[in-house]
Amino acid sequence: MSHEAILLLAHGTPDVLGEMAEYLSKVTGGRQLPQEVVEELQHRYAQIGLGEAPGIEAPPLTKWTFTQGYLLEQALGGPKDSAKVYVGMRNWHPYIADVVAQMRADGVTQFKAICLAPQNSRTSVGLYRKAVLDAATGMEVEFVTGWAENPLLAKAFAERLWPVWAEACAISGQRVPVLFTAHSVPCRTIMTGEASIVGARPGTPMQLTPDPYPVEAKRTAQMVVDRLSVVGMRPIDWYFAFQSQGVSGGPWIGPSVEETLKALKAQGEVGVVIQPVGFLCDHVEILYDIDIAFQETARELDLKLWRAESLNDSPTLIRALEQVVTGAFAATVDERVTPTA
Ligand SMILES: C=CC1=C(C)c2cc3[nH]c(cc4nc(cc5[nH]c(cc1n2)c(C)c5CCC(=O)O)C(CCC(=O)O)=C4C)c(C)c3C=C
Ligand SMILES: [Fe+2]
Ligand SMILES: [Fe+2]
Repeated sequence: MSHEAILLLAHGTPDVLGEMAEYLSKVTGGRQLPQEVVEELQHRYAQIGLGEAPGIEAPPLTKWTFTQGYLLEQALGGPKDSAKVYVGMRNWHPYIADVVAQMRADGVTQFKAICLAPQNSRTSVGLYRKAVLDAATGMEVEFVTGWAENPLLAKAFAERLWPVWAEACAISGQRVPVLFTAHSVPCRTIMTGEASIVGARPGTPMQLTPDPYPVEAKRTAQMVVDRLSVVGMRPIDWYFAFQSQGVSGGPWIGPSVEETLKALKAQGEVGVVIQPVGFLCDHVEILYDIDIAFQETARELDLKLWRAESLNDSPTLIRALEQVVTGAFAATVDERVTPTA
């Protein structure tokens, strides 16, 4: 299938603090969160630079997502028919529905949609998919559901991990472990959930399936480790934790970063390098949760904590995305669909 356009999908973030309540209602699908949660998130976003009025620069998630879209479009040969890259957000402007409407107005009839969240979960990728299919009535859509095992994605993460790990080991005078992380999800998400059977006829009963997300996230981490041994690094000690457990919906999956840091301290480690492998650019879960909150936890434990730089404008990440677009990497792809109203 040749594609007239590419649609990159991302989370979205408010531009100013006063938009927080409306933004959160998008994130939760309309469910109102308590005022103290809204205020706590305003406090966190304020600490990563969001203000009462728009800043000179867009918030990091917006800035980097559009940068990635621009770089991918350049890599594909510029904004020609077969290479135009659009960016749509699920929870804030530019909303996926508005961007798909713009694509339609531009004459696009078929496109490939790729989430800037490589590991498939029904709480992230599943919601992006619904937003796209709801908006794309009559258009032909190829939806990429996962690209967690793309070797260039692993290489991009390894390139960011290697320098900070080497520095951490040099400063500590010993080999420090690496703690890979991905965003947590509610326990009920991974245990059961309704997923349609790929290729099923309309009316076929739904199937209860576990969410692939925790396995895919750990697979990405394993591939980063494998990649480092390819470049001659001796095996590293590594661990995996789920970060940023949410404020609602019962228990969320772990182990949490906080408890893992405690366990690492208890086994005698003096430091640790964190690398989040579920996020492709800077945003609040990195700049606040890791750089401020986990740093504080580590300080209290007398543990030194380093973080690998985010992928942001990594040329290797852009090559990975290019492979997903062209099919050079066989991503997990939904059947091609033409949604009807
Ligand atoms: C794989 C799952 C998820 C990814 C990846 C993810 C990324 C992500 N999330 C935010 C900001 C927020 N997320 C919030 C809630 C929330 N997030 C997920 C899952 C993933 N998020 C779930 C299941 C939920 C709960 C939704 C609900 O209905 O309650 C919130 C709200 C406050 C909270 O609960 O923490 C925010 C804010 C960003 C910025 C991000 C990556 C770019
Ligand atoms: Fe989230
Ligand atoms: Fe979150």
